[in-house]
Amino acid sequence: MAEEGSKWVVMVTGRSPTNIAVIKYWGKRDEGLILPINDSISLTLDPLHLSATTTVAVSPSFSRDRMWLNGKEIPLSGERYQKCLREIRKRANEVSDEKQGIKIKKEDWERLHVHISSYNNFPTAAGLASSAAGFACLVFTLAKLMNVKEDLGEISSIARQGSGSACRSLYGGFVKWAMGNNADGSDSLAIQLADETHWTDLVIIIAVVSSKQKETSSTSGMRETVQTSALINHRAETVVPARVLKMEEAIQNRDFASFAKLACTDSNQFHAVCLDTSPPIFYMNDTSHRIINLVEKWNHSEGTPQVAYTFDAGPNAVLISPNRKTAALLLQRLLFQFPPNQDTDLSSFVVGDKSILQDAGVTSMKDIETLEPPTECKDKVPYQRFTGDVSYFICTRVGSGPKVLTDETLALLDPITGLPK
Ligand SMILES: Nc1ncnc2c1ncn2[C@@H]1O[C@H](COP(=O)(O)OP(=O)(O)OP(=O)(O)O)[C@@H](O)[C@H]1O
Ligand SMILES: C[C@@](O)(CCOP(=O)(O)OP(=O)(O)O)CC(=O)O
Repeated sequence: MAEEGSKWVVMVTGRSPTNIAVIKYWGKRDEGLILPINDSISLTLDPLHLSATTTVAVSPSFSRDRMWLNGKEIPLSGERYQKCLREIRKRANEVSDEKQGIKIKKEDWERLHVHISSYNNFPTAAGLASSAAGFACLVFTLAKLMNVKEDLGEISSIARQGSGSACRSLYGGFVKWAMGNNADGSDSLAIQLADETHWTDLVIIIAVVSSKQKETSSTSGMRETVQTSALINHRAETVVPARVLKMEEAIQNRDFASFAKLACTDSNQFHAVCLDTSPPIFYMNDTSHRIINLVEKWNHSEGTPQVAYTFDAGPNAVLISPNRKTAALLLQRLLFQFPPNQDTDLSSFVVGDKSILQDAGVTSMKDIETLEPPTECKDKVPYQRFTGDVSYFICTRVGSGPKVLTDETLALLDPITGLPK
């Protein structure tokens, strides 16, 4: 290793996507190791729209491990961060940086400290799975910095110990988290079912209903469910195993009708076990329920699913449509029922892949005002519009897994000081 007093800094920047489960993880059999009571399946979302970017740096001049999240220093003392750091350090190997003429020996990693800076390109702790993208990115990027040779499956089982759902963000496309059987958690890891090129027609629209932090975290919510719900065992032991097989088949065959039915039913059952928890946990709100009604009515009137919905531990809706045409029709319906407050501009109300707006024929706020009620509702109860109840929409798609960013200008730490830029 280059001499201690020298000022060298070696760093790596990575970017990891978030994911949305279509068969939910809810409940642990081991809290410490984060081992689930059932398998789960997710779609990885396009990192362009929802991802964490993390730079990790090592230098002999760092006196302790430090981390900054969205520009603010946060403590790394939490058990979840410590576990991820410890597990990656254990697997570290020799690293040579030829440009700087530095060699870090395997044994050096035990005493060298790291600086970590991470940034989410979407709201943190707002029910958009920032912890999934964040821990996946942290573990992936640290593994690159420390030249860890283990495969992505094993890396995913380390990310799992940061946050369960994070293990699924190690792969792009369609991913299963196999619950595993081993007591040490070594077989509880992510498996890619199909990559992001498998089913490219899917369009995902997220209705961000509330950006406030939620009352019950996923961690404590699922603990309370396991302790008090009479339904959770039936879900984990009987319902989910059969559903996982069917969902794998639906994904393999790109069978949207089955995919949508399974995703909606599973989301509803997850919220049902939350309600069956004592005291009951309410993650969805009136706006979430209105979105479910909108989709159910539309699907029913067409006789076949047009759109799938799924809700995590919060009120935000994730809506999945089979193609752009249906996504445009969905966006029209959503904008009709949930128009923005006055003075909102369209470019901040619909973000991500804005091209769906054109397909929906909406290019200005005026176009939203003049949208017609959807045909399936015309002759029924007078149609109400809920202005301002959705904060904004994110249009996105299924995307790729974590990547190293080689463009040095994207690094979040200064290459000389190792401090946030
Ligand atoms: N980029 C990141 N890098 C490392 N850790 C992160 C990152 N982003 C978020 N986290 C961690 O995740 C926590 C937020 O997780 P939390 O489960 O509360 O919210 P969420 O993941 O956004 O929502 P949900 O789990 O309901 O989808 C943060 O307090 C932080 O500890
Ligand atoms: C509803 C969910 O999003 C729950 C996610 O729970 P977390 O992964 O956030 O929980 P911890 O493992 O305790 O960190 C469903 C899912 O993503 O499968």
